[in-house]
Amino acid sequence: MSVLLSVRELTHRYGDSVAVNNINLDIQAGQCYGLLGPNGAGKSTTLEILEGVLKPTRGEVLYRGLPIDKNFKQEIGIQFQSTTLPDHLTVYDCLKLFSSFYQSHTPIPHLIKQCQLSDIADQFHYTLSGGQRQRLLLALSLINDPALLFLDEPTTGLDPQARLHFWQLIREVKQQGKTIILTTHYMEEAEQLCDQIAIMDRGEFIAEGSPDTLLKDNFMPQIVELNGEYSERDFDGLPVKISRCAGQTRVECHSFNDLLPMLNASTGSSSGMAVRKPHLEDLFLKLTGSELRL
Ligand SMILES: Nc1ncnc2c1ncn2[C@@H]1O[C@H](COP(=O)(O)OP(=O)(O)OP(=O)(O)O)[C@@H](O)[C@H]1O
Repeated sequence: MSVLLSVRELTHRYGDSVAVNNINLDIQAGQCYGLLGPNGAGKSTTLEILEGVLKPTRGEVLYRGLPIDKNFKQEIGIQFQSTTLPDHLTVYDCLKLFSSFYQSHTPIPHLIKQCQLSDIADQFHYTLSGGQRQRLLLALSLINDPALLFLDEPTTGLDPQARLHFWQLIREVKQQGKTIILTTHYMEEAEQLCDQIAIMDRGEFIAEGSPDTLLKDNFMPQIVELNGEYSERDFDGLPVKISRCAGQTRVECHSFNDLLPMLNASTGSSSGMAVRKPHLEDLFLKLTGSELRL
């Protein structure tokens, strides 16, 4: 794999406030790279700089090893959170209009098939459901057959079926060899789609790596959630990590089976218990805290 996009010592200020603070990153060709972080972490600012839409206060963005220039726009596709489309255009008209912006473009029938727009091709865009609209916006971002695709919170507001369906479309885009940079607030989305993620907080990267590696580095293999408050003493001698919140105890351990004798002795039953693997959501909360950001 080769590095497609890199960022060196990137900083962005709005007045006196630092939104992005000296970040570095390398995105490999063909990767899906996820930018995660709480509200106000600096994701959108970073994304806009990577897209070439916003000029950074300091630092540089390199595409295929060179500073981005005016040709960069021909190489990328952007699915914005919302795009203002002219009134009274059908889905097909929108695709036709966007195709006219580029010297060469993906054939429209191909995009209609790929993004599953056949049944709504003649429908006015403003009549589309949330899921249909996201599929149209994805098709529009693919119109110039970009090597690099930016997806800014693409499934926000979609119902679970539409989200799962959209994920499948993204997987198919990835299989075509395209590189994807994604921002999302859905940890499951990042876990499902991303090869590499960066968690941002207060303008800085606080973790970066593959979801699997980050989870292995930060958690023991199993998490047991128990109703009730247990203390370290209850687990005396066992290699566990304990945290308590709202009347529940969360026990990280190598294997749930190791805890069984102790649990049976202390409660006489294993009711009110859940055993699961650690998820990115656990990591996100561990690194960024669980207090509400105001
Ligand atoms: N145009 C702007 N002018 C001034 N401050 C801004 C501007 N845009 C963003 N900020 C500030 O910069 C910081 C980072 O904002 P940014 O939108 O990049 O975060 P984010 O991680 O994308 O947040 P969210 O998840 O809520 O979209 C925040 O403190 C925000 O208030």
